[in-house]
Amino acid sequence: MNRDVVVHPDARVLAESVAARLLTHLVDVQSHRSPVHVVLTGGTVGIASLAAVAASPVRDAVDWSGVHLWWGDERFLAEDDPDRNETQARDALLDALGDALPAENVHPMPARTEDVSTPEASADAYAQELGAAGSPAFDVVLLGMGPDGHVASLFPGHDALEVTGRATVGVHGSPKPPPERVSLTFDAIRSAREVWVVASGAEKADAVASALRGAPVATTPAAGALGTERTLWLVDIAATERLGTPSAISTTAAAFPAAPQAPSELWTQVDHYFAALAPEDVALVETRHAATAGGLPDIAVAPNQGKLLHLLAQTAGARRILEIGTLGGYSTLWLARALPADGRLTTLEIDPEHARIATDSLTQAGVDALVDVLVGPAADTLDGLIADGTDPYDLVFIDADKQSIPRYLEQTLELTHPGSLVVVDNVVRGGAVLDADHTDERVQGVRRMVELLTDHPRYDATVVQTVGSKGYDGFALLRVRG
Ligand SMILES: O=C(O)[C@H](O)[C@@H](O)[C@H](O)[C@H](O)COP(=O)(O)O
Repeated sequence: MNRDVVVHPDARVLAESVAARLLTHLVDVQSHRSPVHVVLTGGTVGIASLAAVAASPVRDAVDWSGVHLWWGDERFLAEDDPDRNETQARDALLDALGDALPAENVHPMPARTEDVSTPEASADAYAQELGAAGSPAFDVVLLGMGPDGHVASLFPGHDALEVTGRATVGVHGSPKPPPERVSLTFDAIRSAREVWVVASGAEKADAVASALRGAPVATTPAAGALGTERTLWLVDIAATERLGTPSAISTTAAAFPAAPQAPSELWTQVDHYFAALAPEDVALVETRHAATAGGLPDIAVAPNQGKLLHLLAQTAGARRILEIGTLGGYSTLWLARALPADGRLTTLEIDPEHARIATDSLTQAGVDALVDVLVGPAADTLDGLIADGTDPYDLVFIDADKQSIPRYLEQTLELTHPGSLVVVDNVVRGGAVLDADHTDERVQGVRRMVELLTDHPRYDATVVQTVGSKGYDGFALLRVRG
């Protein structure tokens, strides 16, 4: 999916342009379809764009009686709270439209009341309202974007990013006040014909660059904002300063000279081209499917990455392997199959349900006799293995909570021998690792890893950037010095 990027001189012109574009688009769509469904956004530019619609001389070219307005997210506050996106949209546009826009065409996300006392209750009610309206394919979803790359109320590292099979989700712990929110999920956003991401200002430049370069959605949610027919980025020049000078005002993401990456679809196709070198047998496919069916996030390694682990373990002659972060056991299976018949693999998983799913899959795959799945916080389990004087491991694969990487590396030194190999996954994170001020604690965990490994007396390390079906990321490869 290509992303069209239209660059504007500044935030004011951007808001006016969004308004003009939206009005023209609505008129065009209404010439062959009605009703039209538009999803509004909160935020500075989002609301400024609505005010520009209200002030536009062509506002009434739209037949508002055939327009339905929805919201991409809402701050979970009481009715009429001035911070609600609905309140701000009414002030900016809806009140100006008056009776031209029928009240029943306006679909706010339910406010906090005695009956709707949680974001989840509001999300459920909104999902029902969407269902009652026939789950419309939105014609346009407008999305503002935060400096951390969030869109709607889908924030980096939050569980809501990975919610599938439903249109709405309750959000807690939002880094942008208020903490409680309601949001459309990516399932709902991606059902839209057109998704327009609107971003202005230098403070958005990092996120714009990460998103347009195909960063992982987990770290830059805006990268996951895609329409079925069109994805349009409407930005001002300040928001493109990390992308290099655009070659034209209306352009595509690929036209920015500093954009070093091809679209991620290309990477996926190349992975598929080489898939014959790392074929998945039934057990691997079943393991992957069991993890998906169990609702586990799709963050396991790709087949070629699993094969890399397998070859590294074999090349190292590993007889004992330690894995930190089992998830559904996919990488576990690739590693276990590299062991000799009397080899041993210890894998650590904090989530008992994940561990159960993994254990079942590893049993189905016939490697359960080689594998110990230990449930609990990895740092505690590692301390226990150290205290028990566990025999050293020849290879360690670290693929768990990134903020704990430095601690895991210190503990790993107590559980390995000179020459042991250590692999740490997901350390590039779409380039986010460059940002010393990044708000994602996992990015900071990787940065602390680099500080730890720089001139480390007992680790010799390097990092390899990767692109592929899992996006733009990379892994660290370490050897324990003699
Ligand atoms: O509820 C909200 O705050 C918005 O829906 C949110 O997604 C907003 O669009 C971005 O945070 C950008 O906001 P600014 O344009 O003010 O930076």
